[in-house]
Amino acid sequence: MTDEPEYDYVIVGGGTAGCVLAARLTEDPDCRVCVIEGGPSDVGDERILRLRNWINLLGSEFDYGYTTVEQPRGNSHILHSRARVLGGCSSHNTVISFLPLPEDLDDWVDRGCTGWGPDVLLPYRHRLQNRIVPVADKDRNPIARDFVTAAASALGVPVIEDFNARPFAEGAGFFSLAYEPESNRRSSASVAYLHPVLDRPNLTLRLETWAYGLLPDGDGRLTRVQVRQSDGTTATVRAARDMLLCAGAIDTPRLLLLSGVGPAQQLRDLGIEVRADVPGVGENLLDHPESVIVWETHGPLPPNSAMDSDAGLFLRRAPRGPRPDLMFHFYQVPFTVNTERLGHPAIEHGVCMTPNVPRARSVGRMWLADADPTRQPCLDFRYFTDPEGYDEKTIVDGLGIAREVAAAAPLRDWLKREVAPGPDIRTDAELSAYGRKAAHTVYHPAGTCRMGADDDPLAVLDPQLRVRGVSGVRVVDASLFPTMPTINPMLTVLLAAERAVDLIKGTRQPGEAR
Ligand SMILES: Cc1cc2nc3c(=O)[nH]c(=O)nc-3n(C[C@H](O)[C@H](O)[C@H](O)COP(=O)(O)OP(=O)(O)OC[C@H]3O[C@@H](n4cnc5c(N)ncnc54)[C@H](O)[C@@H]3O)c2cc1C
Repeated sequence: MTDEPEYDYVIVGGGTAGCVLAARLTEDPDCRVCVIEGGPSDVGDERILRLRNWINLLGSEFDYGYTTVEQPRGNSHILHSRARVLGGCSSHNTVISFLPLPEDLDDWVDRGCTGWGPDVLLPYRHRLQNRIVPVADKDRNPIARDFVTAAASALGVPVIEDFNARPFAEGAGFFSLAYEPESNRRSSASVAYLHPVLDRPNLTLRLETWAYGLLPDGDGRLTRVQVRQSDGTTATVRAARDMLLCAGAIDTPRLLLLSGVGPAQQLRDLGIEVRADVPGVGENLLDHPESVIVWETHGPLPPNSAMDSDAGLFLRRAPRGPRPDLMFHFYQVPFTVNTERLGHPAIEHGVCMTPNVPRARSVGRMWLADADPTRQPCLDFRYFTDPEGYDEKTIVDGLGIAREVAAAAPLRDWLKREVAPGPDIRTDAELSAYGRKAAHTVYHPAGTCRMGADDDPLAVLDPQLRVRGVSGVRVVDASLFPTMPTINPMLTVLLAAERAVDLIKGTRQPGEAR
């Protein structure tokens, strides 16, 4: 046991949140931190660093590529990409950067997450190290500009210059991205937080190293982690203070379940020794479901872009609530992986719109298929199963609204024909059937170790991010979300990680209740 390497903190997962923790905690030269990361480094790897290459990373060696159980009301063929590289999903995503809406965080407080309201979390935006800028003028493709103009005029909404300005308004516009326009380099969590500090002697990175179980120390704290190293050998690594789980919304609950922390009966059925009966581990699997509508264009499009999905739209449908309830990405490439499978034509030149459900009501769950740590867990997003049919209706509305935008000048002049679903698909029932079968994910799984009040039986974490029922373990990644924010969640993860640093260090923030 004495040859076990020991650090003050062990971070499992050098992803979006993990990079923030590693950089911040090693600011104190006396604090020794080890990051266990399943993937390789991104340093100097243009495949990762060049933002516009993101689409080629889907399904690549840098993608764990999770699948789902059958989705009777949705699409059973979605590949749930999760990054296997330093920086995690911030190293292969589209780095669209939205602050969470204050009302999204009010929802968290309502769920018993004291200290996570907008007054506490949003000020952390000033600490973010990522370079976040609006899509640069040179990257604004003419067809994306015309999408923005058409959406604004067809729907009577404003053109938005900065979606992060307050108050958050509905409207169409170019996104803000975490990138360097000059080089098209992403400003991922790894680039922004880790690259500048890689030479710190108190920071150890163990790359291509996979964590597959947590073990107790002599005091019963779950502060030892079993890992499989790149050469196939196994080892254990110990945290003198806390074990910080940052493996993401699929792999963090997976690791807890493999370690005997989860719903007791489920674990017993798999022959896993129960260390703590925590019924919420793996429950509350959230996502942003989307669908797609595709047009062929009259010819090839001008080539410039930041990452081929640079603009979008947020809309409030009636009854008009305080937050948008429909969101679109506009792609200046045809994203036809799901439509071709359904028999719609492949096209050389085209665009698409992908309406999504910002606060989907269908909630899923994940669980282990068996006790084998190498076996992928089972994911059931339960897409489009909410009893009110709200998610389904949002997609139907979205497809109809997309057609209104496409019919408006100046966008309409670019478009030759709608290829999916095609003009014959018109009724709500037809649009629903198509929209659900062609559905995709916006790649935002979250919520599987949700934070919540003491009396919430499915809350896995307390508001200090400590795992209930065990000691020595905190979770800091998208699995902590009690509810899904309206917007793409990367900045929410980064803000939560910055906040977690203060919780771990015991620092109180302005605005935080005593
Ligand atoms: C294709 C794609 C596009 C996206 N686009 C956007 C966008 O434009 N804007 C936005 O806001 N959000 C976007 N997202 C979502 C956003 O990137 C994620 O929600 C966020 O990055 C998740 O951060 P995380 O820290 O929870 O997990 P991750 O960033 O996934 O980090 C988890 C890390 O843990 C490592 N790991 C996992 N298990 C283990 C283990 N057992 N042992 C060791 N290491 C392990 C992984 O290799 C990974 O590095 C996108 C996601 C994807 C996949």
